[in-house]
Amino acid sequence: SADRYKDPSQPLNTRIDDLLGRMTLAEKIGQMSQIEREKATPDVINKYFIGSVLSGGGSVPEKNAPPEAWVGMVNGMQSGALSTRLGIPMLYGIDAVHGHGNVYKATIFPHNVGLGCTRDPELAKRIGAAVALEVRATGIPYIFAPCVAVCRDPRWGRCYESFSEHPELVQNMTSIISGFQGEIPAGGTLGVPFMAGQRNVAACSKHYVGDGGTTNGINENNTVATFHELLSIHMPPYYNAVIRGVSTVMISYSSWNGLKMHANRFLITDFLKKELRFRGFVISDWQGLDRITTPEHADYILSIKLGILAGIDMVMIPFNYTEFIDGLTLLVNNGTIPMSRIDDAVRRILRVKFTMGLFENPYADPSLTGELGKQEHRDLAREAVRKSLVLLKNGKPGDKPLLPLPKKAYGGILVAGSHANDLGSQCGGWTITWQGLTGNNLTAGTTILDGIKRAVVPGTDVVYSENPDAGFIQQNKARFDYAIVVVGEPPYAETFGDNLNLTIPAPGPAIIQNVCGSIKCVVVIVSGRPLVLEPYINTMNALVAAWLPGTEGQGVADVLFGDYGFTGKLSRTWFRSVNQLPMNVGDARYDPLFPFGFGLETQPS
Ligand SMILES: OC[C@@H]1[C@@H](O)[C@H](O)[C@@H](O)c2nc(CNc3ccccc3)cn21
Repeated sequence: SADRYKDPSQPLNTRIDDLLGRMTLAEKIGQMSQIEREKATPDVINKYFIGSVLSGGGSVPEKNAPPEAWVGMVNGMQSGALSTRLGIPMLYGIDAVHGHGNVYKATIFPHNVGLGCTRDPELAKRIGAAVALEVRATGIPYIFAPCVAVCRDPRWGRCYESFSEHPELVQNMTSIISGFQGEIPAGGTLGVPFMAGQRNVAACSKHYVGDGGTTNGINENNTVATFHELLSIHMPPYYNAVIRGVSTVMISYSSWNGLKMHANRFLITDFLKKELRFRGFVISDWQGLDRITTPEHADYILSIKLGILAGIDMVMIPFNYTEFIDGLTLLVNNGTIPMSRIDDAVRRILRVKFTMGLFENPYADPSLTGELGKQEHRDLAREAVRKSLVLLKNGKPGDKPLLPLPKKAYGGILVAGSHANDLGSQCGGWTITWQGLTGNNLTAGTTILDGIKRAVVPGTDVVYSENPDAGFIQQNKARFDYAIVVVGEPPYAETFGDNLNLTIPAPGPAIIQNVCGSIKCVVVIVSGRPLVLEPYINTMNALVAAWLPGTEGQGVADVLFGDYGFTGKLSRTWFRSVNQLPMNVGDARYDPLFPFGFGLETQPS
């Protein structure tokens, strides 16, 4: 009979059973192997039956690669996969965690901490759909997003990747999955991998589970919690993700009560796969198997054994693929890992690949290249910026509100601070490179300063000085109508973002003191999380949390100058002092500078 697995009119399970029944062990283990782009030549993919390839943070075909170069690269790799005996298409994955961050001229949306402040799940869904189109513009059908961490300590370097400290808000924002993959239609089957069509992408809820609950926010560390605490704080977003048909779940580097998640059979197999009936595939994090042992890679055979038996289906190896393949082959041949475990893994991988139409559409749709960085998506991102900003102070006690700022300033406006004119810093980590970049040459976008200049009445004098000295301020303090001071954190990702003091990096505090001490000022904080503010807050006339807004900096000016009102509400508690941490809404001891849910409002002027 013709290969029934190739016939899309066949029932899904018939296709899976037919294909699985034809596969050798080498072909099965190949499907479980995900390798990094730089290792993934068509020959390697063909020879080892590689099932998946990824771009790690910053891993691009060439610097500032246009969508066509991405399409060419992905299609080339796909040819390697389709030329194998069974012609199983490979799945290319990438981190599109705030837009297609690795790709030059992609639209960069606010990071999740800001999206949580919008309280707008429908907006999140629209963003998901736009990101899916930009990812498809580059020929890629799978993303390692959304991160559904419930960040309980802002000292964690990845807190900005979390929608909120409150599990319910994170649950609500899982609507982004239905944007990425499409919405399961009425009457459709909930809780199984879903993808509406070839303008959508398969998603990945991460990092399972408890990544945001580690001690002191130390990345990849230990989450101490009872099972009920885990279920009530960190697990809820996975209920929603599974029901929405998320295609994959990525395992966390962290441990739960001292046991590495990558080796946790109870939570991966007994709970996620059996209790929650998750039917997609479980993927490791980057070298997640290696990091099961201390030191990492100390006993890779043990790592493979523990990870695969725990229920991991696909391994983000990503470099030493022969060591992984040989090790897993040995463990199956010596009976340590039963073929039934391998077959469960391959079944799940094939289910996702069949469901997303990868067999019928293995190659990129070249008609979508124009979706990258489309003005319509930038306008959506600008809307998200407006709705993500949180107004924390508007006028000193007894003063009239400072915001919305007048667009006409007779004496001119002083704009100060490094983050007013730094596209890279306003985007944050996972942008062009893994750690992100400072400066204005990394991609296409609008700085906050650009936005201010475009918002004011023509002829209004906007003077920018990154760090004005006391002399300049003294000479000009009577001149300026008001000042806008934009300071904050440099870009960072993962462990590089772990921070125990959470102070505004120098020279931010000095700029605030110097400028706001002499000129009526609004301070805009560009950061991945709440920072220490209490010592300076009385000097400020107004204060805005802008988080990491991305490329559409004009959204900041839109609300500063009243084209739109402020509506954002804090997705996280704004602490007074790091000595209080961890401190989350609902805690018995709760003495924040600004509470979860706080946000002043203004009317459009
Ligand atoms: O980029 C792939 C994954 C990502 O999806 C996970 O959220 C994140 O935990 C993650 N971390 C790495 C590690 N990246 C890395 C980059 C350069 C040197 C060493 C490690 C890769 N990934």
